[in-house]
Amino acid sequence: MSAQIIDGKAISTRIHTEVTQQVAARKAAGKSTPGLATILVGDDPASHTYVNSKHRACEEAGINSFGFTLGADTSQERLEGLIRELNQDERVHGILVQSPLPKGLDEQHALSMLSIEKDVDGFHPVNIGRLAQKGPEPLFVSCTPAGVMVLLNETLSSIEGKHAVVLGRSNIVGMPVALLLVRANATVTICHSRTQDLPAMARQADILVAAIGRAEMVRGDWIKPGATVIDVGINHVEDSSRKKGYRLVGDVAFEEASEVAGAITPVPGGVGPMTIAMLLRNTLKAAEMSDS
Ligand SMILES: Nc1nc(=O)c2c([nH]1)NC[C@@H]1CN(c3ccc(C(=O)N[C@@H](CCC(=O)O)C(=O)O)cc3)C=[N+]21
Repeated sequence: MSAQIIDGKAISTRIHTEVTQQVAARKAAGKSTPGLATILVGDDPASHTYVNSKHRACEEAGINSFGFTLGADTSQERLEGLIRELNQDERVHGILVQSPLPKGLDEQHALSMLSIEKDVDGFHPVNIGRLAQKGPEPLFVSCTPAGVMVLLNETLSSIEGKHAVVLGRSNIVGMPVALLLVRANATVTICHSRTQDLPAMARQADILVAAIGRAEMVRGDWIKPGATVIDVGINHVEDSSRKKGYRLVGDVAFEEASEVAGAITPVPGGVGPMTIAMLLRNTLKAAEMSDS
């Protein structure tokens, strides 16, 4: 094993600490306590776990959090009514609609109802559109993509001119990561399920971002020697030797890949913890924007 392991846990802990200090300083200066509202619809156990982690992280950072849990049968009107109330609520600086919503609800339409000043997940179409265009900057960048960029900036002295290959084109990861890499002056290739010869494309990458959602699909021989590999995948695979009956693996076959890569993120302990750290940072930013 030769690759440098990119320690997302350690980097995220540093960001938690920074946010915690800045929140304390705000409060000491008599400014408002940052507040995050989460909206969780339905009973997907993984979503409940993620939302609970976000509330815990807020609490540790001194950020208020307000959880709204709605039944799986919630109507679009009810969901959007709640969003409108939270848009008006002065205690709430950031609003997060946990994805995915149950079938039957129009996620894009719900997200378009968010006040863009409270869109700490960066999923409002205006914030995404600004990411894709020159002109006004997005107010918020989605947490997982922003976390990927922090990891790359911590690992590489420069992104400019590098060839980045993004595997996956989802709204929440692949597309925004590709746009951020373009903004950082990388040369970007976006690959997806219809790409011909995925391994050959991946092998051209100086920076390889895997966000496909298929356990250990990226093999060691897909990786250019010395490349920086960011694994966004979180896949549960059965493992009877574990207490929980499963273990988490990424989209990259870690052992093989770490023989070839220059640097690589582990799963867990890579991108995952960065997501929550960036959410705290965005919530603090939302509160700061509401000061003026
Ligand atoms: N509106 C919205 N915003 C999100 O930010 C959002 C979402 N919907 N839907 C689901 C995904 C998933 N997500 C994760 C957050 C933290 C970890 C995390 O901390 N993972 C740790 C530990 C994982 C574990 O041990 O279970 C790790 O990878 O090391 C992972 C995944 C946020 N998401």
